[in-house]
Amino acid sequence: VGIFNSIQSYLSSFFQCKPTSSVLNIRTQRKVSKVGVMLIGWGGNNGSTVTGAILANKHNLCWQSKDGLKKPNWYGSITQSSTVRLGMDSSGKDVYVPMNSLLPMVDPDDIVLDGWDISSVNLADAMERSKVLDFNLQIQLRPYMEHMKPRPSIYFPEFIAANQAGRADNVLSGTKQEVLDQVRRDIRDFKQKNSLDQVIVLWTANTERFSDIVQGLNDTAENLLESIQKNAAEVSPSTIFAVASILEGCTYINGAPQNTFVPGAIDLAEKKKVFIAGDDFKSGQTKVKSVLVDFLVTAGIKPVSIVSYNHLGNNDGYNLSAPQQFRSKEISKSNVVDDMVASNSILYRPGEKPDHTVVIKYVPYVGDSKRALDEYTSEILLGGHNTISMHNTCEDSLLASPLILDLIILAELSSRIQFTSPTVAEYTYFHPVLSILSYLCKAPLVPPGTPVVNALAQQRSCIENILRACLSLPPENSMTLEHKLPRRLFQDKSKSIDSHPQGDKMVSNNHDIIG
Ligand SMILES: NC(=O)c1ccc[n+]([C@@H]2O[C@H](COP(=O)([O-])OP(=O)(O)OC[C@H]3O[C@@H](n4cnc5c(N)ncnc54)[C@H](O)[C@@H]3O)[C@@H](O)[C@H]2O)c1
Ligand SMILES: O=P([O-])([O-])O[C@@H]1[C@@H](O)[C@H](O)[C@@H](O)[C@H](O)[C@@H]1O
Repeated sequence: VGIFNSIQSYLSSFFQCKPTSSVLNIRTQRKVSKVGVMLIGWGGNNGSTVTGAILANKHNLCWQSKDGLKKPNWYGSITQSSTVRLGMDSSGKDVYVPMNSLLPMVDPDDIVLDGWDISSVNLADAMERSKVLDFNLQIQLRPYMEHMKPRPSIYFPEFIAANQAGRADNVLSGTKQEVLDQVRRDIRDFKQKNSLDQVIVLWTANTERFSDIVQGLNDTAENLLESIQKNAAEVSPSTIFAVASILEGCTYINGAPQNTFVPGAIDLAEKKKVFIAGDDFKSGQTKVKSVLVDFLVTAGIKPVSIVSYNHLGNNDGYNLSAPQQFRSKEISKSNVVDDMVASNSILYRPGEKPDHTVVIKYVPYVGDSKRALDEYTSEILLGGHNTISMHNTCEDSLLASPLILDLIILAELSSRIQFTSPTVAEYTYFHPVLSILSYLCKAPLVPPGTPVVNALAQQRSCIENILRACLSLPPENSMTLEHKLPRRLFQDKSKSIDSHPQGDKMVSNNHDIIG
């Protein structure tokens, strides 16, 4: 107790405040919602691939490849293909369970899909156009997908690359208010026809340029709604979709890097108590960056130069070959190291950052198979340097599609979790800005005034520990003191240690010792 008090007084002096603790009661509605998902950009590489993945798993479609028979899976999804340490069994052996076994979650097979695209191509032809999935799988998917037609969408040419104009044969006409109202009707139509409990709207359409943030235009909910009524030019398609979703009470997730969530959109989500989340799926090169920089900095090694180059040949890469759209992506791919760098004032002076360059090139021939080359140069002991180079090739859409599934599943789960405390009697949901989804995003959107966390391990730990808290399990802290201290320290009071011949034994996996 003496040590604890001295630590507390140190912390109080250091932080100029007294450490506090809060007691939260958490309840989770067990009944899983019947979820419909409306993808904006449904006919794109990601949209058609995640649709194919859901159908292949739902119908257990297997296919012959040059490597033999392939079976559907959800590799890359943390809810479907990762495990969580639950605790230790009586022999001291760690027990791991599938993440989706911790709490009731949406079954991917039950997800109902719909969406919009400025391209009228049906989903089977869109899948073929994307050139992502094995053709033998495409053949089996075609009957399920050829009847899926994207709804006409909102298209303002100035927000995406001019080279996308050739796709735009499926667009809504009218003022910004009129297309907003049409999108709201689409959402209600989809929800009603499928008897859905909730609809989640997710942007997997092309990257837009950033919108200017202008006082009086999009700085508050009221001004944003008025700007749409006035048909103001600086309101983007993605922001109109976000406003429509929020007004319909639907969670809206942004899988691209543009600043869809202008302050007015965040204000509206807070006022309507509707979840929003984003930005920009964290799928490959940036995901690795948020691991490697965390490892280096927490190891006391100082990254001083980070160069991230990639080339790809899909339509996303084509859109990103335009300067303004590239700039949106450059921002989300660059800011991911800021929190980790700022966390270590021993290595970095205030404001000091590594040199950081992001390059994206469009090379049609490679299609969706993105080639990423990274170089990390760090300062190490006594003037030494360490340079880590890596090459990473993958179908970009096969990395992004499982993330889309996890965003949907975790957003739906979050809508069933509520909190009270001794001082707040009514059950309360998460803040409308759903930062628990940060693990899946390059540029995590967080409640105003709260810190951005990009380090992947921390982001994953956040999800795991919140799920554990819903089960009244303590957070994982990796101390594993039970493996480091004599077992007698862990015996419950009713069993006097003297009666145990191995009282001083360590807890171990050795089955003749009960941990
Ligand atoms: N690994 C990844 O694939 C990855 C990772 C992070 C972010 N992203 C982002 O996800 C988005 C989609 O990636 P993709 O590879 O599927 O791109 P894509 O170009 O294949 O698909 C985008 C689709 O959006 C459609 N579209 C464009 N503007 C639209 C609008 N206003 N309304 C409706 N549809 C519209 C296009 O017609 C196209 O079908 C991009 O913004 C990309 O930057 C992708
Ligand atoms: O792999 P990652 O950095 O997480 O994300 C990808 C980028 O590397 C790529 O340049 C871009 O075209 C994709 O849309 C995606 O953003």
